[in-house]
Amino acid sequence: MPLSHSPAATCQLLAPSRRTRLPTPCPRAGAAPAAEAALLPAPLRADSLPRHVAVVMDGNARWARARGLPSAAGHEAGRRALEETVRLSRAWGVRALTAFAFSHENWSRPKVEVEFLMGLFERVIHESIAGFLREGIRLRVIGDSSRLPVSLQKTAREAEEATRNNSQLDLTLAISYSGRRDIVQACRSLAQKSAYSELFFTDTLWPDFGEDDYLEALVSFQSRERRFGVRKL
Ligand SMILES: CC(C)=CCC/C(C)=C/CC/C(C)=C/COP(=O)(O)OP(=O)(O)O
Repeated sequence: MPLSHSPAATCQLLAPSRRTRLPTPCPRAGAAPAAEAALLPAPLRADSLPRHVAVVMDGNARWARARGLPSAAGHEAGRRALEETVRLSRAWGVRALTAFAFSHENWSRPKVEVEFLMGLFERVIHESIAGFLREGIRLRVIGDSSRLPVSLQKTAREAEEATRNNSQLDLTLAISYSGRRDIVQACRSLAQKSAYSELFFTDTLWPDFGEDDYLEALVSFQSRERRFGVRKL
């Protein structure tokens, strides 16, 4: 990941790793459906869930190294952590999840690792389509697609097309994304929509990111006094 020297794991777009980005609170839009709200673990509240959560999946290599495993094993474990985060997002009523998977800078990794990751992305997307259809998950793949292998581009397009009418969860995978460009885009978007983000930092390596970590991030989000940049008198 762009800032993989950092010791931590999740989220964000505007800042270095170790961050969980919890953007755009939107109580009504983000509220879990009534039937699912009952499944929310305490102390999570359905009335002020973030509408959109973004995660930077940092820490795969460190996770693998700590176990004497190749980095590929860390990426496979990262895949499982992502699948669990998708499942929890849907179950808890988070409407949009963006996962930053592969940055522009990651292209300079060893060829064998880049090829492994491209193959993994293609395999995961292909294998997930049936589940996405079953669970009502809409997939989008963003980033500089022109640099991706043609077969991955094709698989991504097919998955996007197949899931385009799903509405339970918007899942966005950022592959070949540019941190710098994202910052500019986010600033423009913030200026236009008065949107607001909260960041959450965790030391958990992405493959270990599970329900407790996600819950901690969301509860932290809900416990913050949100002023949207305005000072209260
Ligand atoms: C379809 C899909 C998105 C699959 C999920 C697989 C997955 C989690 C990919 C992320 C790849 C990646 C470059 C992670 C950063 O960890 P790192 O290697 O930089 O680890 P480090 O921070 O310890 O150096």
